[in-house]
Amino acid sequence: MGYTCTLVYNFSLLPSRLATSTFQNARVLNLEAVQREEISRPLVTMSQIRIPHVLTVAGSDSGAGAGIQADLKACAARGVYCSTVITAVTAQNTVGVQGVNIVPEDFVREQLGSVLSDMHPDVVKTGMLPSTGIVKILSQSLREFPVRALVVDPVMVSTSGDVLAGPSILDSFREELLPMADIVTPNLKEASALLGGIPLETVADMRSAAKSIHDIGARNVLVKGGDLAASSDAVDVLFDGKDFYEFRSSRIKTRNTHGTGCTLASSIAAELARGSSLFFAVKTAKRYVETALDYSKDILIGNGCQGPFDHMMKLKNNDMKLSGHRPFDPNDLLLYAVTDPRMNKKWGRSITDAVKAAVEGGATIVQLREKDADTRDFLEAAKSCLEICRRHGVPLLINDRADIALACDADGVHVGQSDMPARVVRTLLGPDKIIGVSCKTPKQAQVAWIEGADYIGCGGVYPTNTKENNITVGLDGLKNVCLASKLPVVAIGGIGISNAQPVMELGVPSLKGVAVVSALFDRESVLRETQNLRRVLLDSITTATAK
Ligand SMILES: Cc1ncc(COP(=O)(O)OP(=O)(O)O)c(N)n1
Ligand SMILES: Cc1ncsc1CCOP(=O)(O)O
Ligand SMILES: [Mg+2]
Repeated sequence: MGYTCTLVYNFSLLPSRLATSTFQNARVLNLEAVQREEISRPLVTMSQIRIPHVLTVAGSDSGAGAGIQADLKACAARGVYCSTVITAVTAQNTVGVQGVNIVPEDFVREQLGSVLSDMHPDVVKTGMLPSTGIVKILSQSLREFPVRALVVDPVMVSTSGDVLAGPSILDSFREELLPMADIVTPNLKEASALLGGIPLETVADMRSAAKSIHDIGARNVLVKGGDLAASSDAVDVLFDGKDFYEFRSSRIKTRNTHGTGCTLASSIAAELARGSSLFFAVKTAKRYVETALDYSKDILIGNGCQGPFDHMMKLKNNDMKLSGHRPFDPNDLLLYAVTDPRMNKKWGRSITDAVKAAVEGGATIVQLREKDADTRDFLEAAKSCLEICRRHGVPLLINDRADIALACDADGVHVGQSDMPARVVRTLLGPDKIIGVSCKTPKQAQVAWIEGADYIGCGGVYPTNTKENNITVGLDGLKNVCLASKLPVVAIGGIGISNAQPVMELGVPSLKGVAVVSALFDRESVLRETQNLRRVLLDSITTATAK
């Protein structure tokens, strides 16, 4: 006879999205089974949540900068469970690899069977595969227990230059693994080795290498150009079989780069396990690695020339999931409400009333721009506004003040050209927060992209009294920035119901919306003005798509 026990669950403690998935995944305890197994468990009510799961098949690094240890830390930092199949044990430190002990093939098979048959990982990520036998066993196991995605990091040589898998492995990579891979992430040397040793010296070479490796069978190829001598930026090239994407970032000057390849691949695997699209997974993983490198650039572990970095930083990205945070969606920029304390005072409303009316009227993102507020008052106001915005699923950003954003766990920060640089804000806030940068020129837009911003605010489009001495760029200046920008753009400055339409109908895909202050807040009814402006914006989108 089976018994069931009632699930008691305090849903009010959870954001609605999480509460729903918890409920869908909840299973009722089978007390009989518990008794039969003679397991003494407290009779507590229980809910079960399936969390994203990556299995890494890789080698152990005793120095814990790379390999299995890096994969575990990267997945933990990204909020994803990580199981491990160890293919080799290396004696390794910041100087180099002192020894390698390959795990017997049968025992690799046994580990794979144990994890795959029981724990059903979402994604498998491979690192050091030291023999053709192990590659074959892995591909057999994956055929027996298919997973949602396979990420192949074709590790051959360690960062110190020590060989981890010899050239004999190349055929089995090409024949067995790449045709099963959803993405393969070679660096320049590995890409060259996979293609018979051709030289790769330019971004154009990387593109053609990505295409050739795609032809071997991998569905997506990310050729990492960190070692590209000809480029001052770090450039990676992604090819999805149709389009090429270039990811550029400025090089971070640090010795602590040991394990970046393993970490990038396992972070991509973690994002895929979380359900992201491949492009978003690569973008997010790259940002995570860059942020961790920047954060760790001065830490000192070991005496060798290649140190590890701190995967966990002091990030709180898991807290963000619990607090209902969702990834930035460029369409959030459609109707961007920016608060103004003078206008609120003039109309006798509190900042919370102003924000509430704006989000109820349909604002899609809010920025608190409280230039002269006391820090303590600003923080309290930000916390209250954040509660309102979270209830409506609307992101809340803070103008200028990364400290306030950190203290209240806001969704991001907007900075201008003379504020804290976006790269520094990114290091402080971590990879998941939203960062906007004001740009008046294509050059500034390029820098914002390299520094890790999420969007650009461009203006003043029209003259405005809200910001003193602000240069007006006009519709032409806005268009130039939008055409040059890899990031989504929101237009700002003097925009309201009467002139939003020509902005929205500029016909540049990167332009996603308008940011407004006085057209919403220097009015009697914020709610009504927001509703009206939203209607105008939606109408102009419809007109633009019909054209
Ligand atoms: C969305 C958006 N775009 C631009 C700005 C202006 O920011 P900044 O140049 O830093 O000027 P201040 O707002 O700080 O005076 C913005 N706030 N929001
Ligand atoms: C903050 C800012 N940055 C450029 S213009 C501007 C002010 C926009 O205010 P308004 O919408 O009232 O013109
Ligand atoms: Mg500013």
